[in-house]
Amino acid sequence: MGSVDLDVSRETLQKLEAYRDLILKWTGKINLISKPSQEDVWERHIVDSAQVFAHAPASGHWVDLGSGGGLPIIVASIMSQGVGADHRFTMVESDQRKAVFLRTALRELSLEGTVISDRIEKIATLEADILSARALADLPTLLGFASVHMKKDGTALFPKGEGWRKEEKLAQNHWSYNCEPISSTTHNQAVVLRIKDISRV
Ligand SMILES: C[S@@+](CC[C@H](N)C(=O)[O-])C[C@H]1O[C@@H](n2cnc3c(N)ncnc32)[C@H](O)[C@@H]1O
Repeated sequence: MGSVDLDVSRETLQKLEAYRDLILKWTGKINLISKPSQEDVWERHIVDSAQVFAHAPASGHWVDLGSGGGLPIIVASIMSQGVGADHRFTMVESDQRKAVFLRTALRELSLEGTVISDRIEKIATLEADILSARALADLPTLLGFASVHMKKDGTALFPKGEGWRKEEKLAQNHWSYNCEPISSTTHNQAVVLRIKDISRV
């Protein structure tokens, strides 16, 4: 299952499948992914997250906000390990049970990463080179988080659903930034917004 969708080594594929199985095992207890999406967790979550990795710089400190069950950051970390890239991973998740899941996933999948189990608004700046957030907040809020936690020359990657143009319009009232919308390979009308040079208007 899934091998046709991703161009990765057999070892990386096996790790991604092990991660998928872990999500499915835990989600009954702590709701890591929605019930309807459990039917198609590979495409809706794993492949969807893998495309974020494909658009990221090849090295640097990667911070993921509101990581939940680790999407996209656990997928990114598996793929980074698979190609021997030089990333360091930090995930921020305020729900303590989900933070326990993230630490378990890192351990069971032999991945390196730091889990901060606190609210994004409360923690010291993380100085990210790469900042991701999936299904966390609207774009104006995400740009506010990025302005605190991302380096000036960093790259933000925000997967967004079909309402992304509306969010962009709102964001432009408060923020100046360069935004490249990259069409999603998994959802019609969805995009990964690759954003740089963020400053307040
Ligand atoms: C809808 S889930 C998305 C999880 C994951 N990124 C995904 O795509 O499946 C949002 C997650 O962000 C966490 N979260 C929401 N607000 C937060 C905050 N202010 N600080 C830290 N985590 C937060 C929630 O606990 C939740 O796990």
